[in-house]
This record gives sequence, structure tokens and C-alpha cells, in this order.
Amino acid sequence: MASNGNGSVANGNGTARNGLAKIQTHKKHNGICHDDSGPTVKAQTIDELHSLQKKKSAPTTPVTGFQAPFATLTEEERHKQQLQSISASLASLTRETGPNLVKGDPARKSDTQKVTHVHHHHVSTPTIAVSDSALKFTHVLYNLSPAELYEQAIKYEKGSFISSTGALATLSGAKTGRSPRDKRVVKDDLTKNDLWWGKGSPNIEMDEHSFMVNRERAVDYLNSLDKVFVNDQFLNWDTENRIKVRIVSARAYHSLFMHNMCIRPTPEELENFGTPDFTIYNAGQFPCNRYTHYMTSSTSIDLNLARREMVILGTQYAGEMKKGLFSVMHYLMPKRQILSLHSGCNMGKDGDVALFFGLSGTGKTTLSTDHNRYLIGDDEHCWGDNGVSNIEGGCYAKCIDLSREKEPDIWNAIRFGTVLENVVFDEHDREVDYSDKSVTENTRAAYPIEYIPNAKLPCVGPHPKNVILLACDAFGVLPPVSKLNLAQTMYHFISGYTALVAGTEEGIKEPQATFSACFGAAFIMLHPTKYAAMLAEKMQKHGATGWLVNTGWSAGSYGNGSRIKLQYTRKIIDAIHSGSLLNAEYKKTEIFGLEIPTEVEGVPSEILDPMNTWSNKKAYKETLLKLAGLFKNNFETFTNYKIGKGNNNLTEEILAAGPIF
Ligand SMILES: Nc1ncnc2c1ncn2[C@@H]1O[C@H](COP(=O)(O)OP(=O)(O)OP(=O)(O)O)[C@@H](O)[C@H]1O
Ligand SMILES: O=C([O-])CC(=O)C(=O)O
Ligand SMILES: [Ca+2]
Ligand SMILES: [Mn+2]
Repeated sequence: MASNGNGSVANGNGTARNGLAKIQTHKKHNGICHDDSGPTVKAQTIDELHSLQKKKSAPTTPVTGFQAPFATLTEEERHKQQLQSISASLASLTRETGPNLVKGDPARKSDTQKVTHVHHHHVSTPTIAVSDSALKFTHVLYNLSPAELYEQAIKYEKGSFISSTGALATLSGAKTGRSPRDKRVVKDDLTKNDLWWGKGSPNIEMDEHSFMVNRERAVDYLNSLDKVFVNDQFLNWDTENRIKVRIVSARAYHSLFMHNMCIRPTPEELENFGTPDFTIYNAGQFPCNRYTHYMTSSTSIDLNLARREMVILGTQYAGEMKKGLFSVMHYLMPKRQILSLHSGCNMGKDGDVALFFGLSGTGKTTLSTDHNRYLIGDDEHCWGDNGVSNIEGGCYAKCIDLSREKEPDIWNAIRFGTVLENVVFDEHDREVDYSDKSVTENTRAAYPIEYIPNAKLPCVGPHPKNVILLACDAFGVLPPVSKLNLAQTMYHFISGYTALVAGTEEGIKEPQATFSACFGAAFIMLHPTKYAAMLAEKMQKHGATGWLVNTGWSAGSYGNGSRIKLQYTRKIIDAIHSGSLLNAEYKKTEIFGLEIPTEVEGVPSEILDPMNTWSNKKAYKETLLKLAGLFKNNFETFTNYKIGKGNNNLTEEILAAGPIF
């Protein structure tokens, strides 16, 4: 076929042979057609073009004078120090030479060339490599940004996808929740008298040697990889009691999760980071060795307080890192007379602070995320002499049955940067189906706290006015709200009650009572009475009021009744915050002796006394007695302990504040 010289194929009369109009192109006077007439790119080769795309991050540390330890160093020296610090973290403790570290992605040649001369800190003069691992390089991906971590996850981690709203949807593997029975704590001269051991304690002992075996296993695994992720971040918004943490992990998912959940350092803070106070080695893809003493499964989460280290083997569930660090805070903070709390926390416009205690799934995140109040944090706090501070830099919300209408702020936080764990989505449009439990019921979203529009930054506040204890009572006999005196607050705090529903699919199942001291027995390190005494002292000193809120069932147990509407629970919480509930009219319930209001604005009065909502009064009474018996049995282990110092009679009052029948 002939061409007419300007590139289009046509017959002589301006109409293409198939009858379509002739394609008009710009005709330059020399008769040559150009692809376009716009400005051209300032590159001669494709590599050059790509190099234009990214500009170097701006230098972050202004030279501020001699108070900053790194200020006199060149950027290159600073990088070298950082790498040496990381190399020290990753060093095997049994070999002469540590890993050779390189900053950057091994897939990118230009990154690799940046720093190839940094060697292990032990090695100042060249030595003969004694093992193959000493010959290879480990690439360190240090404090990557969410965008970089997305790229890593999507390129290299199966099961990573971008959801329709921009979140990173991923899978945590075989474990979709924490493994408390696989937690081990090194028992040594330091911890044997300090910590809570034995019945009811979450601290299952291991010896130092077994810890080192697991540590070496994790470090060798991590060093065998082409690359590891390193996060250097902070815990605790109270800057005087801030802890520097380093997380070494093998997955971009883990790095992004911790980026969101810990406090993110500013570039300046990062450059002056120095040596971490605590290090996590997350080798979760790799199992522990069951021939190792104290190992009872392939999963082990090991805490060594003396070494300030934690090792994770055999579970990729990211919550282990979050809650592992929380355990560390439960040890370190009380030593400084600061109370660590498994609670949410928010603040009203007038500065009134509320704490929300409760076990998993009782509503800490849901109820502390309140559009009319400032969010201080959703899960882990400290209460010290200056007030409260959040330990974390992010939130970890349950997603099952999440709806835009009921929880708009959480819904809107699920966007670019958020980690979405174990959710199910449409294969084409990536719309998440929050009702789908195919992978697990424990679907989760981890997002930075700034994603909540009314987050209080920095996340600190004054002393709490209200202390709200949340229980999801699947028996349906606890009132939706009761006002507690101090002894009752302590009784319920130490009991740490909630009821879970065993099986949600196969029809009616018996609810199961869970008692977890301080609403967080899985994370506390000292005896529960130590935390209880501190809470009592602080509540008394600052005049805080205690409340018990049942976010669980009404009008019958699970199977007959139904969960109290979130809308009603929110009204109850509103009335607590505003102070109006303090002045309501109260009556006392039988057995539990709880003070219940007769009216709450926006809540049908008949549901305030659970007895009214049960059609079968006999069944109500039986269930109430059954639950009271469970409380009594559980509390027996605490009857031999004294709460607080001196000859106060709080201990007796607390014992008397339980159910009487
Ligand atoms: N009346 C209610 N009050 C509070 N939450 C409710 C209520 N009814 C249903 N829910 C649901 O219960 C769940 C409460 O979970 P939430 O994430 O707040 O738990 P959590 O206490 O923060 O636990 P975790 O410590 O595991 O993060 C949410 O999915 C919420 O939608
Ligand atoms: O730790 C987790 O996996 C989630 C959580 O907040 C809890 O269980 O209290
Ligand atoms: Ca939560
Ligand atoms: Mn929690």
C-alpha cells in the first residue's frame, strides 16, 4: 500500500478507502510529521529520564550547634554510624564478624552502590571471613516511607493488594491473632522477684540460654535474607518518658504496621536517634525449634528485659510486636511511678479526659473515636503525675462489620497508608466486604492517629475525670451503665470481665466468661494488685468517677437477646462525659449491687435495668447468679493480697464490692 508522505493511508480524495474520514496530522512546512509539538523531556536516555524522576530527599539536619551529637558529622558519616548501629543489632553473638550491611533495595543497582564500604563494627581491619554469612551483604531498608513500603509489599509479598480506598490489604499468614501461650519471659536475677509468675500470670518462664538460642535463630534467619526492614521509632508521647525502639523485620507489612503504630520520629529526631532502648527481632516467617528447651509449639515470642530485646519466631501476626512493646511498658513505667493502661482515651472541648478500659472487642477503639471529642489514643496509655499520654502513634481498629454510618471516622481512616489485615475484597474493584469472615473474624486496620480528624496532637492530656470500664456481657445480665464507687471500680478492674461468644456461625452457643486482670492480663508484668493500687491512688487523688458499661447483650443472653445498639451506648457515654449522668437518679441492683440510672437522654429507659428486658424472669435470675458465681470464683485468687500500702481498709472494701448472694 502506498503512503502519501504524511503517514496516513488514504485515497486521493481525502476519504480513507474503508469510508472513514482521512486522519489529519500536523503538516510542517518541510513535510515531516512530528509526534507532538509540545516541549520535550530533558534526557537523552531512558536511564537519564528515570534519574530525573526522583529528587534526593532534602538534607534534614540543619547544623544547629554542638548540643546535637551528630551535628558535626557529615551526612556520609551519619549514614555510616546508623549502619554500624544496625549492624550491631544484627550481629550474631557467636561469630567474629557480623553482617555486612548496605542501605537500599537490592533490586536497585544505584542504591546498592551508595554505601558498600560499611563493615561490621567489630571489624576495623580486614579479617578473613569465617563463614559464608560473613561474605554476603544484607540490604537494610531503613525507615522507609509508606509509599516505598507499599511498593515493596506489592512487588515481593504475596497477598498484598491496594484496596479501593488506597489501603494496603495484606495477610498475616497462619496466625490471625496473638498467641499468649507461646509468650516466654527470661527469668533471671533481675526478674525472678520483680515479675508476676505462676498461676494466672502471662509470664511463662524461659532461661537466658534458650533465649539466646532463639535470638541467634532469628538473627541468622534475618541475615540470610537479601534485605531486612529496620524501623527506629518512639513509644510514649510524654517526651520525658519516651522509649526508643528498633524493629528489625523481614516484611514490608511489618515495617508499615509499626510505622503506623509507633510514634514516627521527625527527620531530625531520627538522625540523632543513637542506640535504641529496646529492639525487636521479628523473624515471624521462621519457626522456633521445638527441640529448644521451653518450646511447646513452633511459635515463640520471647522477652528478655535485661537485654532489652524481644524475639518473634513462628507468627507473622503484627499485633505481637505492638503488644510485646506494651508488655515492656508495663514493666518500665510502673518503675517510674507511672501507671500503664490497656485503655482508650479521649478529651472533651473543655479538657475533660475519659479512659476506656476493656478487653479485646469491648469498644475501646470504637468509643474513644468520637467525632465530638479529641482522640488521645485508642489502646495503650500512661497515667503519670502530669496527666495521661498515649504510648502509640496509631490505632488498631477491629473491622468486622465496619460500617460508614456507625463508625465514620474509622471508615474514613482506611485509606492510603493504612494496613488492612486479613480482609476479603472483590477481586476486580478491590471493594472490601467488611462482613466477610472467610479469613478470620479478627480483621483489623492499623492507621496513624492523624488519620482521625480530631486527634489530639501531641497525644497527651490532663488527669482523667471519668474511668469507664467496658464489658461485652454476652450473658445479657449486666446493666448498660452503672456508676461505681472506688472499691467497686477496683473490684471490676481487677476482675477484668468480658464474655465472648464461642462460635458465631452454628446457632446458639453458650457465652464464655473471660476474666483478665486489669483488663489486660496478657500484657501486665507485675502482680495485678500493683497496677490496681496505683489506679486507686490516682483516681482518689484526682477525683475520677468509675463507670461500668455493658456493650454486650440485652433482653437475653447471646442467641435470645441482641447486642446493645451502638447508638445507645454512645448516648450513655455522652451523658458520662457531659456530667449529666453523675446527677441522675439511681437505684441499686440485686446481687451485683450496682447503681443504675433510671433515665439517660436518648436511651429507652426500660433497657437500663436488664431485668425489664428479659421476658423469662426466672432465666434472668439464674443467669445473673451464674455470672455472679463466676466472678466470685475468679476473685478467690486475689483474696490473699493487700492493695496499697499502710493500714487502709481498701482491700476489705474491694472484697466486699463484688456480688453478694
Ligand atoms: N454497643 C456497642 N458498643 C461498642 N462497640 C460495639 C457495640 N455494638 C457493636 N460494637 C462493635 O464491637 C466492636 C468493638 O471493638 P473495638 O475495636 O472497639 O475493640 P477494642 O476494645 O478496641 O479491642 P482491642 O483491644 O482488641 O483493639 C466494634 O466492631 C464495634 O462496631
Ligand atoms: O493485640 C491485639 O492483637 C489487638 C488488641 O488490641 C488486643 O487484643 O487487645
Ligand atoms: Ca482497639
Ligand atoms: Mn488492645
